[in-house]
Amino acid sequence: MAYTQGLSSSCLFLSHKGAPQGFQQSLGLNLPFTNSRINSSLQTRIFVELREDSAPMTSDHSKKMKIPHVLTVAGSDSGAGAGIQADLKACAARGVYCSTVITAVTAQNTVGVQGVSVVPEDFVAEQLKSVLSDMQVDVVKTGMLPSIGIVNVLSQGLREFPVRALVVDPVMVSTSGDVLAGPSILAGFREQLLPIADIVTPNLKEASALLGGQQLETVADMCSAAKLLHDMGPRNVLVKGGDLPDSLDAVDIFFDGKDFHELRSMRIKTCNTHGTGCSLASCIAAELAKGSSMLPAVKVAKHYIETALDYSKDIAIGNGPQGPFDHLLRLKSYVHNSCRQVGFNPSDLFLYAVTDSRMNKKWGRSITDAVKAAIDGGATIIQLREKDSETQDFLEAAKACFKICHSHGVPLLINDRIDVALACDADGVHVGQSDMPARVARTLLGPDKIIGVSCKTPEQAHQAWIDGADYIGCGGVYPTNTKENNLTVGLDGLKTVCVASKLPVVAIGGIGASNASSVMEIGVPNLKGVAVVSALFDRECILTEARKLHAILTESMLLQRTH
Ligand SMILES: Cc1ncc(COP(=O)(O)OP(=O)(O)O)c(N)n1
Ligand SMILES: Cc1ncsc1CCOP(=O)(O)O
Ligand SMILES: [Mg+2]
Repeated sequence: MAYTQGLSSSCLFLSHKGAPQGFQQSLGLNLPFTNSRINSSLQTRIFVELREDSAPMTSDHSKKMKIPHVLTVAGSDSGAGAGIQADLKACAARGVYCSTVITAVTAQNTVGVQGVSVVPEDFVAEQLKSVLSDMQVDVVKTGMLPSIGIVNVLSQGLREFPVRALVVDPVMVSTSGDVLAGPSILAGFREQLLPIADIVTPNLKEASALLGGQQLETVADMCSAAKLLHDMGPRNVLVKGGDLPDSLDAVDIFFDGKDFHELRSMRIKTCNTHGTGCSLASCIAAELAKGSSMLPAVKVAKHYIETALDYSKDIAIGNGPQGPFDHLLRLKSYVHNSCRQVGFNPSDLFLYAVTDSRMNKKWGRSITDAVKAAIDGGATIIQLREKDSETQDFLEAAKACFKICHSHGVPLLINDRIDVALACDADGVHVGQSDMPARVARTLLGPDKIIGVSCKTPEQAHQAWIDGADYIGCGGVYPTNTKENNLTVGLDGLKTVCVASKLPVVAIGGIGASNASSVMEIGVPNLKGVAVVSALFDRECILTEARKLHAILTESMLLQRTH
């Protein structure tokens, strides 16, 4: 393998023929400037190419790896919490290249917007042409469009240089309440951009403005707004309910013209929310650029924002009421001094589906069909527990399931087998008390993978936390036929472990539609969901059972929150 280097303007770019895109990104973002031949002057771009042969550098694109590319057309935020700067960071965090067309420069901080200088529309047109005529842009994402002239220029540019998808974030008001785009732009959105958008992502105020001032106060209002906005032409609508009064969750409504999806995530108690709208839309654009379909892209984006907000809730930047959050959390392995891992979202434990090869054989279905049905029914995480499979078959099945899970934004864990998890790049593993110890699994898997540990006692739960696990599975709560000689701990045992555990808990063992609500209603905040095997996979229709369980769990969670 040989290196070639080239010098031009101000960033480090690395490529490796055939290297996966995440690898390329991590090289680009992590490489320290240690090479003495590399002058660190900011005027100098270092262009490094790792090549498998020693042929001279070539501009033949067929030989190079295409990386997913988002172009953001938006305003600059000097405080770097929102706008172009947020878009760049969100795309980088999602492993996607991001180019920029700047429509306005704002003087802005955590207190508010002190000034706006709009970029002349012919110069916006020039930037658009520079990028779209040369670079292979997959997805365009729009943010602040401060004049109708700029909207015209953009829609003209998109006609001339079509892209695979258009994400429209109809930015009108900043987090601080300052107006960034006046009412004249509304007509531009309605007549020019919404009809060609693949998705539009208004918050409540923006949705209301686009609909002529209609009041939006409930989830039902959000659904009817999504429908009315969809009638204006976009293929999909995401109405963001972050400002919904009296809502304990962050509820968004996604409408694809056929089905409504109520997307809930934990409302993070934080003042560091500046730039969440821009970042969410950029993340959707990034996932689309990677080839995802729309609903999974939206789910992944929502999860990313939730995780980033949670990670950043205590950071202090600026003195104003709305601080920025840290987009690049994934580059940091551990939070503060604890071993809590940042890529894991405890709410993924909500409906935890654990497969069983014997049950799939009994019902004559493939593991992939079983996993797909569970996800379609609302499973939020999948564990492959294939006790009878040969290693090679297990690995093949795991690779196929990984594709399904990832296209739906659902994490995939492997039971017991760290080697299989590593080989298929699963999101993590679940280990028991007599399996590979969690601290060894952590060393083998690194900080970014999810590790769950089975625990029946507070002492085991404490050890799991020390070992760097992300969650614990506690059970059997009820007697089960799925696991032989398994001690039943009952609801009391579950509660004792939950209370003692510093980690989120999922309950397992004999749980199904008849008793899931009794489990969730033990009323301990770190009990995040139930893990089920036979109640899903030893049934005629996995999809129906998953939907039923999901509805039961949702209801008992809502009930708990109102108490
Ligand atoms: C979520 C979850 N909790 C507990 C278990 C049981 O794991 P373990 O004790 O290792 O037993 P086996 O599943 O390996 O038989 C689990 N798999 N998942
Ligand atoms: C793997 C495991 N660990 C504790 S109980 C159990 C089996 C759960 O299966 P089911 O949901 O069919 O009771
Ligand atoms: Mg095990």
